[in-house]
Amino acid sequence: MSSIVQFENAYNIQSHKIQENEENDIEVNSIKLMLLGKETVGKTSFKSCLLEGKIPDEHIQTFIDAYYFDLRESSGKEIVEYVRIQDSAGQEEFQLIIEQMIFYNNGFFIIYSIDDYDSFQQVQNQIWQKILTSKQDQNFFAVLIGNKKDLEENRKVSFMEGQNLANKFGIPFHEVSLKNDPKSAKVIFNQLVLSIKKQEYQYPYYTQQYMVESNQSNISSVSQTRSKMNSIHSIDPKFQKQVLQNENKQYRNQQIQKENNCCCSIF
Ligand SMILES: Nc1nc2c(ncn2[C@@H]2O[C@H](COP(=O)(O)OP(=O)(O)OP(=O)(O)O)[C@@H](O)[C@H]2O)c(=O)[nH]1
Repeated sequence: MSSIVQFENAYNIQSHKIQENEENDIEVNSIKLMLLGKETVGKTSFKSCLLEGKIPDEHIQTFIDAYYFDLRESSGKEIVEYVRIQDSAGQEEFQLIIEQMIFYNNGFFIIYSIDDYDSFQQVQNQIWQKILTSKQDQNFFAVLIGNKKDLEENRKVSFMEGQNLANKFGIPFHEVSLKNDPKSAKVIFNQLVLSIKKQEYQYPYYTQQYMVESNQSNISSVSQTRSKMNSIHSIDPKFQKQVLQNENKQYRNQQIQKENNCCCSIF
């Protein structure tokens, strides 16, 4: 509980309307976070709680959405960081695109719903594997969230199952009800952003090693060791920016292509 209080007021979150001339800069320099989880677990709700202070009135299926906003010190005056949160579709047909998008994000809110065992199994058997495959030796941060704890009478995933899984992954765990306690989104968000900042996060020049026990069909144990940090100081800042810009351009093109393909097959 004490850690929750500690994180709650770390940053003010302000929605920020992006001007065309600053879009590129923000895209390049922002902390990039992504919401992952099966459909209807509460990914969009998490984003809405952060930016609007409550879950949406109705469920609208997400395809891919990105939200930009700035973070200010708790006084609310000074902007300390820009953040992009990418919402993603939980539906099976979009999983290939999501795998590609994971590569371009550094922080992940991995969400399941406590009344939906399948959503928990997807985290174990698919989502975590996708992150590891996609990020490979790149640094990333993640938190596991068991949502909808107000639906206690329909609970299918116990608190301990959630906690044990997070322990295996080596990431923090929270059980929440975004519906009853929308502020919990801000607490979790602040925790993730702070851990990114505390690691002096400089995407993509950190590396991380994963040791995955391969004697089971799915990941049963993952330990993470932050290692071999390439010295950011030895890299020319102009070069860093150019690399990031190119990556972002590539990603955007891929996204547009995929979106077009998807539109064709859906409509
Ligand atoms: N009871 C309860 N319902 C919730 C909670 N959080 C979200 N919901 C509801 O769950 C439904 C799905 O929420 P969304 O946030 O749209 O889920 P999503 O994961 O973004 O769904 P997709 O976009 O389809 O992948 C909505 O009807 C929400 O109102 C919660 O804490 N408790």
